[in-house]
Amino acid sequence: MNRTRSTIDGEDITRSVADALQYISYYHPPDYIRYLSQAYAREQSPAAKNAIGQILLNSRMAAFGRRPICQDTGFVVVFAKVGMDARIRSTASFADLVNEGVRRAYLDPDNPLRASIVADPLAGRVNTRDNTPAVVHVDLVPGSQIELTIAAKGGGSENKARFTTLNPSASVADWVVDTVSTLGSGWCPPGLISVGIGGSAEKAMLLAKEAMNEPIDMSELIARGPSSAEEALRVELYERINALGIGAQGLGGVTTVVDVKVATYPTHVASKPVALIPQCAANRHLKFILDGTGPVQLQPPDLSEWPQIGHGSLHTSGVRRVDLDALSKEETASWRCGETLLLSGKMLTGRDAAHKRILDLIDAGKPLPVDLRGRVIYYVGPVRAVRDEVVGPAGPTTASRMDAFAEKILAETGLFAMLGKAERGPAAIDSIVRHRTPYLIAVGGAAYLISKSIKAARIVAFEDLGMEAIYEFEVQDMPVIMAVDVEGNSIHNSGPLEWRKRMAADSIARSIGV
Ligand SMILES: O=C(O)C[C@H](O)C(=O)O
Repeated sequence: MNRTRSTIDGEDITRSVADALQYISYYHPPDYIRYLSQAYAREQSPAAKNAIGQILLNSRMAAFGRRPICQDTGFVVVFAKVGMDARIRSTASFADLVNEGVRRAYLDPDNPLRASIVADPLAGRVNTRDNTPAVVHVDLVPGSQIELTIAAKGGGSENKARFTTLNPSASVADWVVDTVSTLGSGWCPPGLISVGIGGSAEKAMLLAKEAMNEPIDMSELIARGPSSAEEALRVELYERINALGIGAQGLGGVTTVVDVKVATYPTHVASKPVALIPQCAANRHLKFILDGTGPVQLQPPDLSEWPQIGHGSLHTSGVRRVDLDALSKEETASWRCGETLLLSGKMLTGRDAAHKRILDLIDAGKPLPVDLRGRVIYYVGPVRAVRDEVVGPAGPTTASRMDAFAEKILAETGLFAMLGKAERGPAAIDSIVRHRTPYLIAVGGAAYLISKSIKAARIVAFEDLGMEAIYEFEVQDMPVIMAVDVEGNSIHNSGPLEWRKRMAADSIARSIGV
């Protein structure tokens, strides 16, 4: 039998990985934009509609500006299907070829991406500074080509990955819906939920991780009707998850997922492993083939598919302007859950590592390098600035990771407000009430848009922490939503509850023909 063989240069793999990572840092997949635009048109919850509008506007700005969609430029996951008749010309390992591509992409001087990978995850947690290593999965398949799927997965959505082993008779749909209802919104919906069923524990996870990169096709599937148990499950999950009312950013609304993916594999007679991995609004991935004729050639997507949502249509009514340089406890106590605020003035930043250091200093009775009294702290790790930028994309990180520090920080520092993304846990809400220090949110997935409201930025402490250093930002009209007020009212409790009830009422009305 005549077999076609090909030789693929190692440099072509590296270059293609680098180019693909740059490309997906600023171009959303057009299918996601199409589905999100439909979700925007159909959204009835004003807060959720505004959040989707910000994500769409941000996406368009990132595509035109060729700057990252999100400050979390992700960790790199590669699925490689390597043809058994392909020869790779290189002395480096396949993983090293990929890692060199990651290094080049993340250190690209024109569009540097944020390095988010830490070595020694258990103890030192030292940033590797070039976002290596990638997580690489290789399959040997018939043929002479290499098919590469490159993804840059956000940390917040990955943190919400879940796994279980169900009894064979148990309902996968019930477990998935129950689990999604407990995830909160740190995974930045609207996005996708991907489910792997079967195989072994690790296989189920891989099924879910790989399936989320498949094209979004839920409307087509619903229109033609499911033709397999997997497709029927996808439609059921899509409907039931959206009926939870979580909505964009957990604000309450009709679209939580734009698609649900399901992949299966044979498993042991005694087992039903099930993995669930959410994909956030920064849905970044690209699939291409190398056949020995050179690196991948990527063409920009047709940007006319990106809706033109003007700034003006986002914050139309009922906004409250806040001067951060003249804040008082009386004023912050008057902010009400669900209100939109436009912040102007100076704020500090700080996320996981800075909080840990602040707490260590407090515990050791040492002075803090910066006075938090009367200030607002923004949980963010920005991308490095280029050209005339003040700061790179700078969207919020998941606030619940700071919950463990909240009581002591609020009790000891005199902070006036916190700003992050997604819900706070019950203990943090107790601290908010006790210390009358409210919590605000910005839209996760609107990082480039948000960075445009930052007019000055300077590092004021912990410079060695890189993007986790404490900055002082000067902002102008930065749009935020009051998420937990000093009475303990939380938009992440009331919003989804309201929309769940409204949708249930609507479906009852529909079923009785009203
Ligand atoms: O690391 C970040 O900037 C954000 C993170 O992906 C998160 O969603 O919490």
